[in-house]
Amino acid sequence: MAKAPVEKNQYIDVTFEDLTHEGDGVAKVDGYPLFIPYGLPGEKAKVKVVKTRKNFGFGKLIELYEESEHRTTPPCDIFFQCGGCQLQHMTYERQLEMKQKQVKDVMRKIAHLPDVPVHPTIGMENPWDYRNKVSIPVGKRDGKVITGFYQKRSHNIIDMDSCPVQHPQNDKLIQEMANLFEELHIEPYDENTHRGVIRHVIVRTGQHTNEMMVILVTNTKELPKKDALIEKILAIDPDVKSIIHNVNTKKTNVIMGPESNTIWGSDTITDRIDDLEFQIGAHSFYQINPLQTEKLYAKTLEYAQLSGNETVIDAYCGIGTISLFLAQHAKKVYGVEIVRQAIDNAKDNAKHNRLTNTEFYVGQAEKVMPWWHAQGLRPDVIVVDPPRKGCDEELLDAMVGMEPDRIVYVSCNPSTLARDLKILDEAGYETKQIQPVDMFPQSSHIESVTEIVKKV
Ligand SMILES: C[S@@+](CC[C@H](N)C(=O)[O-])C[C@H]1O[C@@H](n2cnc3c(N)ncnc32)[C@H](O)[C@@H]1O
Repeated sequence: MAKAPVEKNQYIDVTFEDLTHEGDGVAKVDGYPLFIPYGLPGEKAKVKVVKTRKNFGFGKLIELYEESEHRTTPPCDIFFQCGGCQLQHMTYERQLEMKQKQVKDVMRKIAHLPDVPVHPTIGMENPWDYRNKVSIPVGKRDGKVITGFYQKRSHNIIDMDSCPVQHPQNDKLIQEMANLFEELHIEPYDENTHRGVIRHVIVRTGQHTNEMMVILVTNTKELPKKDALIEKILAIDPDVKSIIHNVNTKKTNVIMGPESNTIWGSDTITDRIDDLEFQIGAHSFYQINPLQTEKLYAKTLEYAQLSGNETVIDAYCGIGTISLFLAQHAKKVYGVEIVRQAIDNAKDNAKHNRLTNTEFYVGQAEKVMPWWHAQGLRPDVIVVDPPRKGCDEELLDAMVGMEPDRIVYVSCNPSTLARDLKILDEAGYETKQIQPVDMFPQSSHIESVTEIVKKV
């Protein structure tokens, strides 16, 4: 396209055709896509162009002429300012349909596998109050300490009283924290000046145990008013079992620094998924929607088709949650994960659940898998659950080289999943079916499990 057919600050009438993976409405002007937050497919609206690039632009919704039947009133007062959720203005049934459609779209456009069955998204009965973890920045406005999520595409904190997708215990504790810092004169961190003390508060609650971990991330080595803080946090909720001080003195968007000290209680909290109990450390990944995790793991197990005699690899295993689910039905499970604390947790979790057929390794999965391959390890089944960037090519090569009968791919990013499925298809592995599971209601994130088998 030679030149954008619209100009900055221009007002135009559009019809929304689709949604981006970030949940923004997509409208086209002479084939030129404009991305506009809060527009829903089928709606007609007046929009203002706010930015143009060569092949696409951004706009702002000014007036809705025709509303979609799938539009609903967001229950959260600050939904249109806060960047935490993206889809509260869409009915939940429609959110589930859109997520299924987005997986189908990337299977066609990126994987070039248009015929793969993509099942309807497995949703939640109550798509609220589900998040077991919240990471919230602390700031100051008009001399007052505030806590809240960042505004979309900015680092402006939106002062928040309550968050309807949070576990109520997290929500209550977060609400009290701003008052606490105010009362104890603990200065919030200012990222412009790199001054101040408290950067983030992270709270994690075990869905089945109610045990809570509170992590205070500071820009300073010392945590001021430590004893008073501990006393007051414990008074807010007696379910707090662990208080951690994390030091992050870098100018960075990464929330936690590498150094954590337990300043009260235990290094971990415990939660349960089905019959298994897990200890979770401050630096370890743990799925944020425990009720849906049970459905996600049940599908993973179904697609793994274990009879009890198999050797299995669980790559990107975190604290060993999937590994232990698989270990109950397999001969042996090998897990690999990059975060040392997560592997320490995984080993403890295997012992705690009396599962003796697991081995866990710290390392980059893309380095450990080729090494296992070279050592002659030949798994029957490989499960991968990578971060958003998907699997490295080295890992995909090693996986194919090991010739497992089946691969189960758990993904939190349909685009990288589709890219990897194309590579696997060309290397002799057929994608059988994909099951999206809604782990993040009201947000645009999409999780899915894919069954892949060796072609005969
Ligand atoms: C989506 S989580 C999945 C964890 C686990 N399967 C679960 O369900 O809880 C991805 C995990 O991959 C780990 N990770 C990220 N990059 C890695 C790498 N290059 N090698 C191994 N693990 C990695 C992260 O620390 C995280 O624990």
